[in-house]
Amino acid sequence: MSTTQTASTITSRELRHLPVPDAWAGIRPALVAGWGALVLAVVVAGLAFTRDELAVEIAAVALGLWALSLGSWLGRGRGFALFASCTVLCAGGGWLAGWKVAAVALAVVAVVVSILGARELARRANIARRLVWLGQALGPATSDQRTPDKLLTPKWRAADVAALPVAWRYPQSMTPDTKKTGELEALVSGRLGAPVTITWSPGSALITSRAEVAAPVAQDDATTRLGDVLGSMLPGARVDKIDRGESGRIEGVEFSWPAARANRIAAIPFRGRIAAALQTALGFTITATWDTANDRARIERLAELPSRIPRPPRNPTKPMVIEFAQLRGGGIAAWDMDEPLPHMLIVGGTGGGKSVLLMTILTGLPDHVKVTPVDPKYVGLMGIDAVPGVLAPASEPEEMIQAVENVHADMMARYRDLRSGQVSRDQLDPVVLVIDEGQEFAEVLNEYWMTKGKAKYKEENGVAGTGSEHPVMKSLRSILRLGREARVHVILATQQADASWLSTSARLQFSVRIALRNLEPVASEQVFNSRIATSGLESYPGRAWVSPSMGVQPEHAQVFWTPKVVAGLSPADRAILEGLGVPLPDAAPGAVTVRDIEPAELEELPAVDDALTVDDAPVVSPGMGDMPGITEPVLELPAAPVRTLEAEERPATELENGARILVDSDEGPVVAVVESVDPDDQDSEYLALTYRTVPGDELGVLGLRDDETVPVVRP
Ligand SMILES: Nc1ncnc2c1ncn2[C@@H]1O[C@H](COP(=O)(O)OP(=O)(O)OP(=O)(O)O)[C@@H](O)[C@H]1O
Repeated sequence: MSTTQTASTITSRELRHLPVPDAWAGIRPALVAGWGALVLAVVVAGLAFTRDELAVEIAAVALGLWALSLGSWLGRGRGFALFASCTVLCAGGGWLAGWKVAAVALAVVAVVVSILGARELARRANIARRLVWLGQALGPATSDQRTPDKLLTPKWRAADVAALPVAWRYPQSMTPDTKKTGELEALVSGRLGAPVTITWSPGSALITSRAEVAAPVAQDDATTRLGDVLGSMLPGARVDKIDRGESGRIEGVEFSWPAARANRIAAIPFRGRIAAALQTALGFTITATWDTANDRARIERLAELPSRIPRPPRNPTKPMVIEFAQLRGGGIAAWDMDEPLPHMLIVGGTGGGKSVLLMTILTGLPDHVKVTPVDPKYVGLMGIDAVPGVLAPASEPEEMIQAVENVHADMMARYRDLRSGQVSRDQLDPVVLVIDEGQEFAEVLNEYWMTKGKAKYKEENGVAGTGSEHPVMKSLRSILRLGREARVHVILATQQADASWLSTSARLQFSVRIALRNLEPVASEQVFNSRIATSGLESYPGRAWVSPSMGVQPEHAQVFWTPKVVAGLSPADRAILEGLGVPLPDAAPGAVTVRDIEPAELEELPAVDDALTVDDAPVVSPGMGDMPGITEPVLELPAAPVRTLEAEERPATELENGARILVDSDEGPVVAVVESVDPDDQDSEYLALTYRTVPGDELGVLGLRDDETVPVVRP
């Protein structure tokens, strides 16, 4: 269909004053009735001349009928009024003339035509109003904000419900903002009550019914199936494009939704649900990229990733690079302990594969690496000390404190040796502190500090302990900060890495970051500095989001499978541990386990080039108590949230922008500031409340009924 098609041309100015009865011109029943009445009037008038006594009356009827037909035919504003007058004249004149049957018949015809005409007239008036609105809506969609100068309605004469297609002409000099097409389509669809597509060509935009556009395109099964899935969750959404590989396999799908759905799609969990539904419909793993600014998204087939990959043997040429997972993109995720930030953060819930990941990493360490595990849950790291070099896990508060302090003391002793020049960095054996259930660790020890710890501290040091945080936390932060130069590394595993216990600055010390599940948006921002890790990861044990280095976007990975060191393992699992040189509890008598790197071989390895010298040691300041010469910049943990907030329920409709409300989060209610409260475009009974959380600065949208209340924080 082209814009040059024969069309009645109506300027936008004319549209605003569109004479409503113009509708008459296009109404077939009115035309038929009008012409029929005209013929009848001529016949009746002819008869009147042969019957003198009725001449006047009949002539009046004929005149009325003629006027009626003329009015109907010509329309143009006065047709309806003329028709009303003629109905009266027609019926009255016929009756007076004694042509009662004919008069009644004409009156019936007139009434029927009148009803039909009035209905059509109302419809046309409606269309006219819509077109005027269209003209106004399309204008601002162009970059120069001029109003459209012409609307062409090629089907103006056809009794088409939505009066489509409509072509809009605009000066060639105008550049339409095609990015707004989706938004515009949604607006126009809503206004016309039928889905439309807007196609731009130089100087004109063609608005066609979506059905018309879609009709010629063969709808394959996938398009229909995905369209149905999308449509059921996001009315108005459609599949725009399906990319197939050479074999015809679907590789990518693009889809879009009406701008009116932007509020819904802004909610990340909702996007996750859409992606999950599409993934189920497609039957393969996908990744979704959301272009919310343009109401579009693209999903792509992800490379296959096995659900179990046996841990490969260690790489003897790179003993400090611990390979632990296979990336979806094909590479291997590794923890390079010689990186500038040599620590690892693991976030994962119960059953996600944390213990297996720790096994994979610890069995990957060279023999001479001493590992100190801390496990406040007692059973989380049970049996891990079967791995060579790993100490028995500390679980009692006193043991955990001692374990961390030992590592800290070791680090400080190393600094002394480094400073005095007794050793160089590459002569030091790495030390690894593993803390499982980090948040639990912090809570248990802080509670211990408040109950028994302070008294013990006073007993031992002669001065009273202060604050609500156990001093061991300071030691831990010190290790995180200074560990690298002394080759002291931390692996911190936790269910949540939020700021209530792990400050941002402490979190910044971790180079490798792993999440063993999809995270909430706030958590994803905290762990990966991005919202990418919120959806798409399959929920198999060992599946992980892995960012192998600071600032690198996380990628899907499968953690290598390493079994726990227990008796009665399957041959395959035995082979993995044997390949790693881990002695098995039920190994045959006399069996010798050979670790694959000998210290002698290590000495031959190239020296680490960034060995610490006294000159490039960390910032030095005198007077650090027992550690003269080594400074410990203070790393603040945020104060524990002890303030109690009071809230009162207030109707959502009364909320003002800037109001402080409580919203739910994984970590319980958090304070958020209202950014806007708008009526829901789709459902007048609902409101869309946009807020931004105070901790985390997260944007969120709440869908609320307009009679719902919201907890508002009392000042
Ligand atoms: N990388 C992996 N590859 C294959 N299977 C795995 C992997 N990780 C975990 N699993 C499976 O999931 C189970 C639970 O894993 P794991 O014990 O590591 O979980 P967890 O997160 O430590 O849970 P919990 O905190 O309850 O101990 C394992 O016994 C194993 O069957």
